[in-house]
Amino acid sequence: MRNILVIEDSPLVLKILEHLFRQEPDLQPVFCASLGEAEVMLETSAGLFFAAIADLHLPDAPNGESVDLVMRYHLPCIVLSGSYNEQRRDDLLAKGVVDYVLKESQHSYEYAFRLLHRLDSNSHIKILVADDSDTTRHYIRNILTPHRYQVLEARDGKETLRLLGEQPDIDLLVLDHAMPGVSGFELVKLLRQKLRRNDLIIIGVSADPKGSLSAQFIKHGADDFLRKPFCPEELNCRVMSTLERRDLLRALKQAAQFDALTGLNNRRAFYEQGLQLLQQAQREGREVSVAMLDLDHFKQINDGFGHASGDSALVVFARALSATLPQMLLGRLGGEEFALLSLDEADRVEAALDELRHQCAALHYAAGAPPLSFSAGLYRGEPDDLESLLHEADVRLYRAKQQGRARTVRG
Ligand SMILES: Nc1nc2c(ncn2[C@@H]2O[C@H](COP(=O)(O)OP(=O)(O)OP(=O)(O)O)[C@@H](O)[C@H]2O)c(=O)[nH]1
Repeated sequence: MRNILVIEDSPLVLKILEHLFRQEPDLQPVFCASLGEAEVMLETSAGLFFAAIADLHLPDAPNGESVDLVMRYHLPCIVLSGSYNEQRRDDLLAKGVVDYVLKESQHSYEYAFRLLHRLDSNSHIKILVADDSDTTRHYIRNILTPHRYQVLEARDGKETLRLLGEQPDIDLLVLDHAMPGVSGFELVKLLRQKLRRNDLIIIGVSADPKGSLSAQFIKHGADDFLRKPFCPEELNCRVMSTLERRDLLRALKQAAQFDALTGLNNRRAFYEQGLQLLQQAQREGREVSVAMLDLDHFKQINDGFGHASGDSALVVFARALSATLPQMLLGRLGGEEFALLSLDEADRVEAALDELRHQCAALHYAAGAPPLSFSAGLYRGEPDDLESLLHEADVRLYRAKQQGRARTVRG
């Protein structure tokens, strides 16, 4: 939960903000209607706040004193204003406010909330600014810092490559075109040979007036392009939107690969990775072990303790499965059915399944519910066809159920 200080006196704006905050369970607003109130609040509790939204004109602070107050406490500050003034905007940005939002429409307020959300995640984001000009690097650093990014600097292509090699967790590169040695443009081509868009976002920058340069940058793998001179908001908007796009892609990838309830590989991902493992086994001339696992009498858990308890049983079981067999390929194939594939010998897999069975008996998933147990069918064979291997394991799982459950049948 993040506490947000809101210094605002207009009843209409407060109503809109209250409405938006209600949709944000992770953000807790604390409203102050005057500079005086905000002063007392910050004096006593500044450390509790994550950021502030401050109105520029208040009855007891008509000239942006609320912003100065927030800045004195080093809180990220988003300014709300009813009117636009170019000089005022420049002054505010020079002071290091996060951004300047006009009280124009629902969209402006939503933008302020996007900023708040990004502030929360930005402290984990590393941005490398590669530019041979000290002035430009400092200009960009000053724009990015109020947004809480971790900013690194490189003076040329060589240093850029070195830093990217040393710190593979750098998320975004702001890359000038005209640098000594390797040009920015050449660097993009080089970097994209090993780093995909998901691994590193690249925003090209150049003072070159030729329109074709931006197109070239983007065609060779940059995600966006900025022409110098650019204003602070332009850089911030582009950084923010490329990061949002990357996060969205990552979330889509995550949703496509992992089972939402247990976090294990879903059926599709299990098959994809399973095929790769089979190819490896074929290359190495080895057999593979495959097992199908199924929780026993799971319907009774759902019927007796509710679907939520059933879900909780699936989650704790999946967690124990991952912890006990960390090196094996695991997946939830559907319902209460799980599968594993491994190059390990069948004895080793069977021993791990016994250990898992032992642990299951102690897992807690619902008050008063019986201990979890599972049956398993284990098969070891030639790595020819995943479907047939899973079928063999399934036949043995069926036998385990027939023989009284809570056991592994192999052969
Ligand atoms: N809570 C919950 N239940 C699920 C989920 N997916 C499938 N189920 C339920 O899992 C139950 C499986 O029941 P059955 O196939 O009869 O198997 P069982 O009761 O475990 O009996 P045996 O396998 O013979 O030991 C069904 O009631 C499904 O509705 C899920 O994601 N969450």
